[in-house]
Amino acid sequence: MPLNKYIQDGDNQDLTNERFKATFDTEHLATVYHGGEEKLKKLRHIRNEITKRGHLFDSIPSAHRTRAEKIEDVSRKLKNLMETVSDFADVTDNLDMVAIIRDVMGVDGFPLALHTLMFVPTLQNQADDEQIEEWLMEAIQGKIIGTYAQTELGHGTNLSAIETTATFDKSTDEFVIHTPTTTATKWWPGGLGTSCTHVVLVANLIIDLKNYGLHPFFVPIRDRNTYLPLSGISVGDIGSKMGVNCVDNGFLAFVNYRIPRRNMLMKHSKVSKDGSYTAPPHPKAAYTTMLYVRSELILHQSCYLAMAMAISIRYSAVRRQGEIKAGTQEVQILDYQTQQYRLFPGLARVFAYVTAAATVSAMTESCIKDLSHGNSDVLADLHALSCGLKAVVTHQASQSIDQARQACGGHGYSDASYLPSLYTSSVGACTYEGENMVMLLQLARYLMKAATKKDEGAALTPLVAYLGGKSDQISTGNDKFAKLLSHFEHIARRRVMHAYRQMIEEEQHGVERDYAFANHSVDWAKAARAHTKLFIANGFAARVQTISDDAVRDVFTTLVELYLCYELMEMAADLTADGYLSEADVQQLRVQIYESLKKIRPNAVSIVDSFDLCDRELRSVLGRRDGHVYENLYKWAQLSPLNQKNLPHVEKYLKPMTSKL
Ligand SMILES: CC(C)(COP(=O)(O)OP(=O)(O)OC[C@H]1O[C@@H](n2cnc3c(N)ncnc32)[C@H](O)[C@@H]1OP(=O)(O)O)[C@@H](O)C(=O)NCCC(=O)NCCSC(=O)/C=C/CC(=O)O
Ligand SMILES: Cc1cc2nc3c(=O)[nH]c(=O)nc-3n(C[C@H](O)[C@H](O)[C@H](O)COP(=O)(O)OP(=O)(O)OC[C@H]3O[C@@H](n4cnc5c(N)ncnc54)[C@H](O)[C@@H]3O)c2cc1C
Repeated sequence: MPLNKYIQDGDNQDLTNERFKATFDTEHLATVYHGGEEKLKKLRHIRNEITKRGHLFDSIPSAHRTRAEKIEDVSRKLKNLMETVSDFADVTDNLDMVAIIRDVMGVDGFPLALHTLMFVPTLQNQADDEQIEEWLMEAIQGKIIGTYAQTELGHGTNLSAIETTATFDKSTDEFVIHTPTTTATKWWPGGLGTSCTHVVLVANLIIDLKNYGLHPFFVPIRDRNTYLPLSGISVGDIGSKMGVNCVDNGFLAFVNYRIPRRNMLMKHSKVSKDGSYTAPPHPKAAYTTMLYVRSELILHQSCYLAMAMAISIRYSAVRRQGEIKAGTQEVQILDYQTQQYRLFPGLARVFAYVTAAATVSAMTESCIKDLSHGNSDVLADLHALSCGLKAVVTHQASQSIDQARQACGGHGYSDASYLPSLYTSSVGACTYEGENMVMLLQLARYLMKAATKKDEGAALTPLVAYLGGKSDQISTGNDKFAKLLSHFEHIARRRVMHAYRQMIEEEQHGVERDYAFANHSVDWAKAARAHTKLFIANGFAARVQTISDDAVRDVFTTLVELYLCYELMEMAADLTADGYLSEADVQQLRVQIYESLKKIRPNAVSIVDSFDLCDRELRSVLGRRDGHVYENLYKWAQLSPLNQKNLPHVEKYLKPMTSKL
């Protein structure tokens, strides 16, 4: 085994021993995980450049600050970053930016998070050439700071009910933006609270009393010099949240506020001076930013999960607690099968999601390019796919991160572990960018149409072609993945067709389709989950064939096996229903899981080392590369502001209660 760069003199001995056990070269797995040598090299270059710039680091752990102090500190780092980032990274490359943001800002967000994630991409994809010329460069340079203002107090999911209006006034060639009711107040947009000078506003376009539906508008909201709200605008912060508290999510309301006609983003739809309207190439073309962000979220979630796994698995190698046989030495908690069962499926999911993220991101890029040429052929397919992935990945990633947190016992609950931040950031995405259940039902509507086609004997697109197949009993062939993947197909097909038949049966009793669908929406949501898991499983299994290094391929194969068996066991009831598999077959899957856990155990620490995350990025005392957890937990605690003398609560309230004087 070549020299392992993670092994250094003076490290915790248990962690060093783990690294000596690895059956593969971490460098080779890192190359696979990061999508090739070039990408890994670039990532390391970026990290080295950040290392040279001390002004980009946290000055004290964020957990020891108030919300206002946290926002001040990330803003300080942000300004420093904006000044130098283009010297060492390609700001248009998402992978570069995800790595930089994770390293410099951490996962609790920052005031320009939505500027980067939604405002700039919306200008890029929805503004026409002249508008791009006018606004994009200023936005990229941070001379204007924006967000994506769509959700209202009363309406988030149901976009059709959004109330804000942009009424065209031919006489002045302007739109009049108005918030007609309290429930129409924009609520939630990140950065809106205190930071934004502009927003992309999603509002109903009204021309000559006719409502043309939702359209995006480029709207200045604060004076760029004074930061005061412009006249006719009320704006502010909505207060603290469960997580991402370095983002100043805000509210925004308008009273007959005027913007020039050319401030409507006009790549897809247009309004001319005389009020004539040009429709977009697809009715939902204005929703492409959401489509884009949903696909980006898959990558973000895989990063959060990778960080949680690195922290929890390293700590589990350092932590000794209890004995397997009384009177013997305390064991590393990573030796407990229960600990492995808690952690290793999450580890496998990291690789599964990173694979899915690369696929969906490439599909989205190509779909947006097609749309800019007026071609919307794949939009509906991609919308359905990204809705399913968004829902399944955010849900499972946050579940696995919480398992990682619990697997660290008490120290996992401390902010010193960084696991609470990772969890709250991950779980927030179950709600934003489309509430997960609603996203599953979007995919379900697509599956319903596919099931109808199947019923009618019409051709099926590749993503749903499996609906047309028949479930085979387990084959006796040798190809393990093929057999396991056929189980996924079986479950997805069974769930889709079950929901479909239930719905049809109701229709036959005179219930309208929309109600029949709604009456079986739990089954439809289950069908959508199974379809998405099949998509992820197929992509993950196919990835193995692309790995040339034998030792890495062996490790990867075990991770795929664990992933497939674990996800199947989560749906075990579907496997035994209708006698598809016997109890003994299911028990065999369970045994395969335990075998995979055993195989992964000696490699676990080196697998997470291959994520190539440095201590600065992990921000976790538990996840330190050197394993020196306890002395650093002690140091971390010393920094708590509550360790000062003469604290007001003690002086004012406690001392008077306890004092004998
Ligand atoms: C639930 C949605 C999709 C319903 O859409 P709506 O327009 O309200 O209903 P309709 O009945 O008019 O349309 C449904 C119809 O449209 C198809 N469709 C929807 N979206 C797309 C799309 N992007 N591309 C192609 N097609 C699309 C859909 O499939 C239906 O087709 P049918 O043939 O079945 O009729 C919608 O309201 C929605 O997306 N809601 C979620 C709102 C949301 O995601 N908000 C995000 C706000 S920004 C944010 O959260 C930021 C977070 C911070 C961060 O990211 O860090
Ligand atoms: C941290 C955070 C950041 C955000 N950032 C932004 C931002 O930058 N810009 C922005 O515009 N918005 C933002 N949002 C808002 C976010 O997009 C919405 O909260 C999200 O889309 C969910 O909508 P909602 O809050 O209206 O939930 P609701 O739709 O009210 O959901 C409540 C419940 O109703 C159910 N439900 C709703 N509709 C249906 C249906 N049709 N069928 C079945 N069940 C249904 C849901 O499943 C859920 O259980 C942010 C939210 C959060 C939490």
